[in-house]
Amino acid sequence: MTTGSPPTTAASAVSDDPATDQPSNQTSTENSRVKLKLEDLNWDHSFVRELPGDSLTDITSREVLHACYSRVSPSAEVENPQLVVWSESVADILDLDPKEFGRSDFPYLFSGASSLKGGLSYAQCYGGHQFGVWADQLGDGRAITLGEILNSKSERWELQLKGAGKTPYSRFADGLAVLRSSIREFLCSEAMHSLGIPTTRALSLVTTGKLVSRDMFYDGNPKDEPGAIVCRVAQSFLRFGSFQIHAKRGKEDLEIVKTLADYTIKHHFPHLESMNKSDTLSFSTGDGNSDVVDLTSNKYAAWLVEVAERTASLIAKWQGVGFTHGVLNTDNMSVLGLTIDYGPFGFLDAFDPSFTPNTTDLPGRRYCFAEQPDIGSWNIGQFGLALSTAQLINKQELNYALERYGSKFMDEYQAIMTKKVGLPRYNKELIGELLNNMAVDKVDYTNFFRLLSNIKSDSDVPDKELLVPLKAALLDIGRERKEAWTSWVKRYRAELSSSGISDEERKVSMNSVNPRYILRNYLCQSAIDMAEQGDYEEVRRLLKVMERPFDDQPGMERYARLPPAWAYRPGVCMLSCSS
Ligand SMILES: Nc1ncnc2c1ncn2[C@@H]1O[C@H](COP(=O)(O)OP(=O)(O)OP(=O)(O)O)[C@@H](O)[C@H]1O
Repeated sequence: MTTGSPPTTAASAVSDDPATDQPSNQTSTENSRVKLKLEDLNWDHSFVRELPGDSLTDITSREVLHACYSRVSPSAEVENPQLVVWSESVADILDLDPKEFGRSDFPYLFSGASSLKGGLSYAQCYGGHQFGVWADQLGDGRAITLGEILNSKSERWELQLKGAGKTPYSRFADGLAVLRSSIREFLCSEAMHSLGIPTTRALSLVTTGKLVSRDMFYDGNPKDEPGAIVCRVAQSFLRFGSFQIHAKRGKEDLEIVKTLADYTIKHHFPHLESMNKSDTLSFSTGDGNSDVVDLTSNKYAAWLVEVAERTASLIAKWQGVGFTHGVLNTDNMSVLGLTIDYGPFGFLDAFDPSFTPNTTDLPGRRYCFAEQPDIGSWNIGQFGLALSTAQLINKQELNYALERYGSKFMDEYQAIMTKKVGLPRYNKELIGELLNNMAVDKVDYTNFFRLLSNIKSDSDVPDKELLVPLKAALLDIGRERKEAWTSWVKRYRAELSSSGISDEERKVSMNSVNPRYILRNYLCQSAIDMAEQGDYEEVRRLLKVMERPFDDQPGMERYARLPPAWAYRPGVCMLSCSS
């Protein structure tokens, strides 16, 4: 199939289906190895097969003890479901033929109204610390895993429907999701992937054809919104809380922590089962002494260190693009180091370290942009405590993992910021002053760094013209601030001159890390407003733009614009978790 040509075969039978007119937006599937029909996917249900499950089958909300999952089937009510948007690049990793998106039964299969042949569905049991407080059992209250697929590269991919109905973990809620939050989750997971940031992916988004009641502002005025279901895809949806819940329950369940850790290492960290002796490491204990941790003697400690480093690396990447997750509870921390759960997330527009997109986080700003690195460490600490409660690691190993988290974060963050400014080495003062200036003048985080690559170092420029290349990002600065910026640009140009990198070379390199397009909340909101009227074109166009965030895309300049005034009304750039 030619990239972007509409899915055919069954699509011809459903010519009104949006799947037939999606623009050419996806990564080429031309060279993929295998193209399977849905019926031919290679299922393998290791989670259900190898881990203890719930002995009960009813879906009433309850405490599920001594189990990692409950078998449950999707049950969301569906009436004439429609395919809103889909990702051919996700189909590609599953070896799924993109023509399958055009099948008339696709929306039924991916809303859970019909069953996929070979699937074995379940909801996962997990707990979590929410806003720093242990919340006990949470679990998949509205996400239902359909099973795992082994692709032709022997990669394991889990398919999960979010918003597919109640499970024993639904507590007081309805098990459903609305179109608004589903569009945000679909677009942001694919946008993050294209930015090179580890994330859960999204295969498809379908409307259920049913309304769902939501009190978005918790003001006692619930509104009916269209229901929708995203099919999320990840190698695993295991979270820190998946381990914590069993450690917290103690005694009988401690063995489950070990079983689950063994399962995770076997399937997702197999290299840790065969380490060699050179993995013995020494580290400073912070009190002037040093200690030695032999990671080869304890695979669980080595695993914790890897989870810590993946998490550190993930959060460094978030800081690099200005992504603020918004709800970094331990149930939203992936053991694979993926971004998971796109709720009230937000990308920075104006640079503001205290920015939080989450209205429920406003008093303390626990999860604001600048706190994310420390919260990641706190969360690793909680995850490590669960492993230590199960006696899989000792205190020293946990401290070591935390130290590794810190050093990995600093290394990656400094490397990212160094690339963003196009210098060969990290310059703390220069970058610190820049961020300070940006915060004072509320400069747009994305557009500023993109413009910065226009600064030339190989020509003489009079002082009064130094800010010209940055003009579009510094329009609002007052006269008194011009001096601070001019002085910074002078120092920056001096650093560039001594770097030995040509202006052209630096521009290419900087543009490969400083995106032109990010998924600003107002862009999402425009697409949502249209989709709620039944027009899915903007969602699809936004996906297409966000799939090439580093490319200048002629004709798409409007997607790089700053938020318009209406974007500052409540509910657009500040969101609660009511999704
Ligand atoms: N409408 C709902 N019905 C049932 N459970 C829900 C609903 N919304 C959230 N939950 C559950 O509340 C808990 C915390 O909510 P959170 O907002 O983190 O979840 P989510 O967005 O549904 O989930 P995920 O982390 O799977 O993306 C989770 O256990 C989640 O399953």
